[in-house]
Amino acid sequence: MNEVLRLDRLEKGYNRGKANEIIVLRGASLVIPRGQVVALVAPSGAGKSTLLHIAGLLDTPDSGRVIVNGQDLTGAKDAARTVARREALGFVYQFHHLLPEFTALENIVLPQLANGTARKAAEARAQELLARVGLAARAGHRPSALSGGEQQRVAFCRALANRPALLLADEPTGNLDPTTSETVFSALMELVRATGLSALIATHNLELAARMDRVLRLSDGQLVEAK
Ligand SMILES: Nc1ncnc2c1ncn2[C@@H]1O[C@H](COP(=O)(O)OP(=O)(O)OP(=O)(O)O)[C@@H](O)[C@H]1O
Repeated sequence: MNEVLRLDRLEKGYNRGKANEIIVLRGASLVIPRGQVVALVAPSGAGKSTLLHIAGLLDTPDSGRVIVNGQDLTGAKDAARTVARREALGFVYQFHHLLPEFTALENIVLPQLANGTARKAAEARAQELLARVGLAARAGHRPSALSGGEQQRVAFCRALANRPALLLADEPTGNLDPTTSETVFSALMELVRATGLSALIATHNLELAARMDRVLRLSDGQLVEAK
């Protein structure tokens, strides 16, 4: 399977049929081949989060199709969506959402245990990922003992722990100052390249967007190539 994500003519609105109806997606389509890193840029309110939630199987479109890693999940039941989400997708948000009472290592181990990986193998994988983002020495620290940039790098490791086919990221460096943002973005790109992962990364930062393989702009509810 050479495609990790296909979104086909997505339509999505809120408050349908009411006076305050808003139509966000109007035939948005995209195909992401394996290994490609795609930037999603759009003005605030244009529908980036809506699109990412649909691609991430957290929301459903009013019409159109969602195919993740070759599996058409458009009309799939919650259980099937949950399995596909756990096995095929990794998520990174603007805020790290690490579990505060667990160490960096444990935060990366837990999703692997939930996916059936043995503890020893999960710990080895977590250590390897932490080393890749320069945090080997911080494995035993809780999130509160890490800087914002370090927390976000741990969140990347967690997102990649189960070897997803596709990483979905919503403003992954949006909370960080420009210098930290640059370091953290570089760490993310290195991780993504080293693992051959595909990614769809929403960002307001056009400089970062230009460093990805492809830039898509969300405009009038449709996705258009910007680079
Ligand atoms: N549950 C909802 N009910 C009603 N309107 C919604 C809902 N969710 C989003 N919207 C509206 O849909 C539009 C798109 O929202 P969305 O969050 O996808 O935008 P965005 O591009 O991610 O914005 P930002 O960059 O500011 O996060 C906005 O006008 C928003 O107010």
